[in-house]
Amino acid sequence: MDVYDVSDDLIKKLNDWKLIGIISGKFNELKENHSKVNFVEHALIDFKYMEKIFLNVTLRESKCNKRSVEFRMLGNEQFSLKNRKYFQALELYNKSICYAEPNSENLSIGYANRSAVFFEWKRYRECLANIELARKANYPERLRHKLDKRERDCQQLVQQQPPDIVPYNFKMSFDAHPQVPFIANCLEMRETPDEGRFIVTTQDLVVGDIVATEEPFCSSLLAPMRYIRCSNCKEERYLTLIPCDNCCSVMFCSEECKKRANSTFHKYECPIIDLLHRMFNKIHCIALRTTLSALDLYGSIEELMAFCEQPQNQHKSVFDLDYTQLTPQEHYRAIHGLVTNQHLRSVSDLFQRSVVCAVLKHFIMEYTPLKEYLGGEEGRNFFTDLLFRHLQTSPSNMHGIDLVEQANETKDDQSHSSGAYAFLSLLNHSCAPNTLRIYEGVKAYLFVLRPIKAGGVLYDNYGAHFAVFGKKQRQETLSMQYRFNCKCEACELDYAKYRNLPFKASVPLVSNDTDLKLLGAYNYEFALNNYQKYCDFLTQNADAFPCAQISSAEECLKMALHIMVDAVPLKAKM
Ligand SMILES: C[S@@+](CC[C@H](N)C(=O)[O-])C[C@H]1O[C@@H](n2cnc3c(N)ncnc32)[C@H](O)[C@@H]1O
Repeated sequence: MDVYDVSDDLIKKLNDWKLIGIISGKFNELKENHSKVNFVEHALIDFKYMEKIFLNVTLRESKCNKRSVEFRMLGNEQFSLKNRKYFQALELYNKSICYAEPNSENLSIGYANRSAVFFEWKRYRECLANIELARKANYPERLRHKLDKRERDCQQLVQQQPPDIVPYNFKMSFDAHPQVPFIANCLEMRETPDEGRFIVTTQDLVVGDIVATEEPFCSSLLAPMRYIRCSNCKEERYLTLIPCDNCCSVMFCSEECKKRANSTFHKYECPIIDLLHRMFNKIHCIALRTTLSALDLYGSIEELMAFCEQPQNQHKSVFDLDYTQLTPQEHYRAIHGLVTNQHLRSVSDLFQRSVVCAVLKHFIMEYTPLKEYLGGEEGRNFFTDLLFRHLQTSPSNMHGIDLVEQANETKDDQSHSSGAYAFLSLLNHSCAPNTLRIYEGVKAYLFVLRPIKAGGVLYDNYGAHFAVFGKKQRQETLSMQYRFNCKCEACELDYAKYRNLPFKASVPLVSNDTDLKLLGAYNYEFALNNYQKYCDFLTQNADAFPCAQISSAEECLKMALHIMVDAVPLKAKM
């Protein structure tokens, strides 16, 4: 059961009982968002939905040695000589570590088993770090000889481990903008009634130019990544992750990250973490995280309320911020000002969104310390309004953070987190985009994919790419999720020709970014013609792949962009 099952079921019941007209009429009359959400919450309580959720969905799984042992056994099976699936083993050992009861030997055995994986991977420093974690967690005496031997071997071999790769810092291709230091000085924001705000360039841009490097206001790790990355900083530190002391679904890369998360968002998410993962999707989770991050900016809810009500904080963008003192509060002004598209939403859209908001706020207020923090009704209503606001801004503005710096054997083809980026959220959509976001950690770099003449608009792609989806499907997604009718240059293109072509081999070595793959399809014919050239390049730079070494990957990326882009089917139109 997820939250959409709840809203579908409620609407079906209201239809069956012929109450839908009355209820949606009453709902529509309510002016404030918190009144709409409270109205829906009461209906969900009256019709026993909240009770049903409580009885059927675990809010937070308890630590459990039995399950910890089960996951460890599964991990051992993957680790075995027969399977040698070390990455899978590592994830299961991390799960075992999370489920281990405090001070139980399962925690220390989990760390010790993890050290064995690193030994196999010749990651001796991480192996030693895990041995230390195992010892600190009281590794049982009867098994000690194994660990001692591994430690001795490691100490001998550690000198042979190459130094860690220092991530390459992509540099902007232009001087910094005088107002917004992390974007190129040639970018400007424009606004029209039909397209809202969007970004244009005042200078010609060429393929491979980097025109922005942006850190998110906040980000939220996707549930499938919870045993792989740190929930706080999102770094891929599955190497030395430590568990949350209370839940079995969150890990951190250090005590500092754990402390930071526990004093901010995790304080509220932890008591209902498994409900969040089970009932809600990534859009809902980043909406909640943005709301909780906003809450964290101020000492009291009253201060945040005052901030949100000030006229100078409405509909602001990165171009309105004061960068001489870019505090998180100042940063949030631009996140608070992202488009909600509320005026374009139908009653049924707002009703469904209210169900999501009602379930989310019900459980977070009932079962976590949040209610206490919010104080009386005014604080609770304000929180509801803010959550509802971000449940509207998130689907249109938040970004999936993809894997670029993936090392060997890790999961490919997936985003690991969602992030709130104030500048990137100002880029409008095209079904044939001329820019591409690439991530290093959670930092985003905006690359130019096709030449853009001075005065031209920079376009991102929101997922509805012409090479992958037909026109009807694209237009449905764009109007349902993003609330606009696309009229871009690629709108009429026939996608079928580009679908399911064997282009992938030429691209994902550089990036797992979906757009780049799509771009490969988009320029398929040219890519095929240049495939050999591209493969030769990869072979000559074999050391750099899979691309942990971003410095070499940059060259490769640029090369790939040129190969992919030079012969765009749209070239004639440019
Ligand atoms: C990520 S925001 C882009 C910035 C937005 N235009 C603004 O004013 O803040 C996404 C929203 O912009 C609008 N939008 C994006 N691409 C568009 C396009 N090609 N034509 C018209 N509106 C567009 C839609 O309202 C969409 O929900």
